[in-house]
Amino acid sequence: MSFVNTLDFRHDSPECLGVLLVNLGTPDTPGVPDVRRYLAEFLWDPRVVEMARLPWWLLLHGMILRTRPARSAHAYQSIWTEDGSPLLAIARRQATALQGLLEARLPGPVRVALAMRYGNPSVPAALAELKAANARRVLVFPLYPQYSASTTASAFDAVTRELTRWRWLPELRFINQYHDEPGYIDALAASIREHWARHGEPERLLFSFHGIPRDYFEQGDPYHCQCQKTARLVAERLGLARERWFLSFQSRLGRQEWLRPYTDETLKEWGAAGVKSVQVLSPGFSADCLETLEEVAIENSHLFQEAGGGSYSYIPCLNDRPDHMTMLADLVVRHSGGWPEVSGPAVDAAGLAERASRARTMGAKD
Ligand SMILES: C=CC1=C(C)c2cc3[nH]c(cc4nc(cc5[nH]c(cc1n2)c(C)c5CCC(=O)O)C(CCC(=O)O)=C4C)c(C)c3C=C
Ligand SMILES: [Fe+2]
Ligand SMILES: [Fe+2]
Repeated sequence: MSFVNTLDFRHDSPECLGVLLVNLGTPDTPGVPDVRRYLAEFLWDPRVVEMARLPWWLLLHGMILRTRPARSAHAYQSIWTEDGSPLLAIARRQATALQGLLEARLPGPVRVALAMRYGNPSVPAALAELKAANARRVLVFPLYPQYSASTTASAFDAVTRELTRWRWLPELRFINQYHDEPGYIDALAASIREHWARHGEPERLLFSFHGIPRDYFEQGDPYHCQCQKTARLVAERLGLARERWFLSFQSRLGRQEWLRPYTDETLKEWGAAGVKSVQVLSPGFSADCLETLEEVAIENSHLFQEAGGGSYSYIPCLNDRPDHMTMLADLVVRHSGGWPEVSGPAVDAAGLAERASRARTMGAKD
């Protein structure tokens, strides 16, 4: 076993608080090979697909990775921007904004690093960035408002897996969820009101969350309950009558049962029933991505209108809106309190000199 060398922690410079933002990830380019590589990593995660490994490997490599990458690549091409994947471009803006807000609010040095659970920038690369900044305390912050084992726990797995290779671990904290944070609910309500100011109020407002297999919910994943609570709190904040808002789950994959009702089926039914106007938001995503920009904003609008529905509009994710960024900074500030005062560098100069001389006499490298 060889561990990552931690001698390059800058013992003589001030320690800083590291904030590791983690979002899902995205392919490097919208080309088929990169999309295949990304899907292979994503769909092999046992937190995402809990099937027994051998049959799943055969299905994944024998079928899914032969067909899905071309279809997904086509979808990615339709939303790709000059700055690359929307999810990554927005996450970079979020990280920069958060760095500025935290520098203004925290008493000591802070470094925000961005990681993608699958693809790049990787979790190991972001942790290395924090190590180089002398972050002896790290707050892991998965950007998923609602906890799910398939996303939040997987982000934590990736961090701890990398840390199994480190000799000298930082102190660690982990934000688990923020589905009912007042600042998050307020920002969602404000984004909806702003949309209404431009487009008017719809007959129906649909909260569409990414689905998970129903089986995960039955085994205790709190995701379903947290989605319900987020939607209810936002509707209450808006003073919206119960019969005007709905909740559904999107982006299912494969043949098994996922959380219901399904977004696509709901919109087709509403179209066929002659619903005149619908607005959809996806509050489970902290940044717009393939699942919102292509699936909800484009694909689902066609389903609704081809079935006979009226007007359809998509309310964007919170992305780097100032109220969203302030709310994320508030959470970090709260989670950064209560750590004991740091009394000085983790290793003092005398300790370092002694280790260097011992290493010379013992011939050790690390
Ligand atoms: C197959 C199982 C999947 C589970 C379970 C799942 C849960 C889950 N995912 C998100 C957030 C995102 N998913 C995104 C894309 C995406 N998701 C799956 C599959 C599962 N997700 C696939 C195969 C894909 C790739 C795209 C495709 O081929 O359809 C994205 C967008 C990434 C991007 O690059 O823009 C996000 C974000 C959540 C929140 C969640 C469970 C709660
Ligand atoms: Fe997903
Ligand atoms: Fe999708």
